[in-house]
Amino acid sequence: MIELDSSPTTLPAWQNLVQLAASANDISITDLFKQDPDRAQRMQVQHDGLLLDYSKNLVNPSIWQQLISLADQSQLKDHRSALFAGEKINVTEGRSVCHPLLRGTPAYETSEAVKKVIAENQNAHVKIQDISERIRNGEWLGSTGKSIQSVIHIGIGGSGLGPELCCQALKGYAHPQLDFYFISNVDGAEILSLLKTLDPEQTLVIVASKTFTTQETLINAKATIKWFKDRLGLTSPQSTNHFIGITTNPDNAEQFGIAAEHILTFDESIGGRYSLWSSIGLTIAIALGNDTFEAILAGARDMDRHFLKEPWGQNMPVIMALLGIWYNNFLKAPSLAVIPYCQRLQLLPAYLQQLDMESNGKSVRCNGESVTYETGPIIWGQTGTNGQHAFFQLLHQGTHLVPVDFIGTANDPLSEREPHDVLLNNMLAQSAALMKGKQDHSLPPSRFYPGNRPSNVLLLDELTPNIFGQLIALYEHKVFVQGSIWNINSFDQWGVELGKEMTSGLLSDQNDTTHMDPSTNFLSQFIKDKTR
Ligand SMILES: O=P(O)(O)OC[C@H]1O[C@H](O)[C@H](O)[C@@H](O)[C@@H]1O
Repeated sequence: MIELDSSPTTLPAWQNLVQLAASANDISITDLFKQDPDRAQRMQVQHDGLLLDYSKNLVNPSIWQQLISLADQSQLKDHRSALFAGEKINVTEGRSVCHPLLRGTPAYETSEAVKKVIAENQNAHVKIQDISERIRNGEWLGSTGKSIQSVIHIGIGGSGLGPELCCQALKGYAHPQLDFYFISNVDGAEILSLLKTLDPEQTLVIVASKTFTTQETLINAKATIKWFKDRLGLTSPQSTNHFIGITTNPDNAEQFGIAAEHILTFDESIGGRYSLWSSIGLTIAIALGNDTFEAILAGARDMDRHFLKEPWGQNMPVIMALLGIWYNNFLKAPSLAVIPYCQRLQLLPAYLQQLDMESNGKSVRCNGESVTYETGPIIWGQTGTNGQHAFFQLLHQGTHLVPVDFIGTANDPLSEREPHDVLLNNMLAQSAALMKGKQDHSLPPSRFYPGNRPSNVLLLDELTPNIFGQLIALYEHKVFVQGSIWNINSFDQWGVELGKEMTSGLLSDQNDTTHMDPSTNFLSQFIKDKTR
């Protein structure tokens, strides 16, 4: 049974960590390596093609021991069991959190509700396989009898980022003849300029929205409906083979006009930012093949098993979560930079922003009481080496302590050895330089590098579908562990609702915004005067 009231600050390990943090300025990572010649060997974990090196952190053995105790003293173990048993741990919405069950990870106990989710998911996968194969082999025909050439995936947040990230990351596995486009923002310039380049006879639109009410997604979908009407003379294009809907709310999709047999569903217990494993993954299966989609799911399942069975000190998501808590709560470093040295992972920082910040950007505990400690960190980053030429100045010499996750691949079959070695050695050099610094007092102060700046290195054997699936599930569980120790609900997102409400209010009151605050009223009037 999960205890909703408890605050982690009352745990003995938390209090010990407060004490240890008071003298943390004395810690030197390079000295820790000198004191313990086995540190590099000891502070690494390997799992199925994935290596986490966490030796270059501002953590000595006493701190590490207390961090492990923090995991022990918290409700993590029970909470993890509750997650995998499909219990209703999303307390504010009264929902289970079933995304791990979508990748075939067996549930601890199979309640009727969990059985329903698993059965619905199995049906969805039969549909995904059937539809993706028909599109890939040219049997799925548009209204004029032509096969599909271009797929537009319309969806935002969790209904867009996951499929787009997968399709980019694993583009080496992509169908050679099909083209994929991802539209999320309600920026007419994007969708309209894309449509000008496409042939409607050979275009399929996938409208992905958990709720099927999202303003951006429905407006973009309407733009494509109009395009089909204008170009092909169809009266209801959305009910033809040119449209597929993916949602937890099939009634809304049907009201929008999508044919019932073209609607794929998933259960409401699957959060948007955790939904790429569900029917939302249809686009992944079309682009990369159903076998590749299954391999991504299998990778995530491997990571689920690792998370379930390894002791905390050998458990990758737990290790990463505890280090994050050390920096965020005790060393007051509020952000984490994620820097993949792989251009195909360029969307990963954005994906992890939603995963982490929407999950753990909370100020109340599960019982509704305000927290008195920091919760979710600010996630940011971009690929290396590009970031080196932008914000690494701040990482090396700025006044903020910014822990970094470096992510690289030992091998890249899409590249050649020379550029790949340059890429990888840049990553290793940056991680080493942040730790070591350069303290040469004969040089001007502007050339002084303080060093002692921490980082993790996650090294993937290769960016295969399996390892990609592991990587995403690794971060999901890391976020879960942190939310669990902070005792917050990582599975709702009420914070995004107010802005949506106010947008609707502004759109409906366009002629009179005087009831708004003076700044908004002024801006609104100013825009009106400018509008041509
Ligand atoms: O999938 P949808 O219902 O269209 O929602 C799309 C996105 O919008 C919301 O504002 C939430 O913040 C996200 O969690 C969600 O992924």
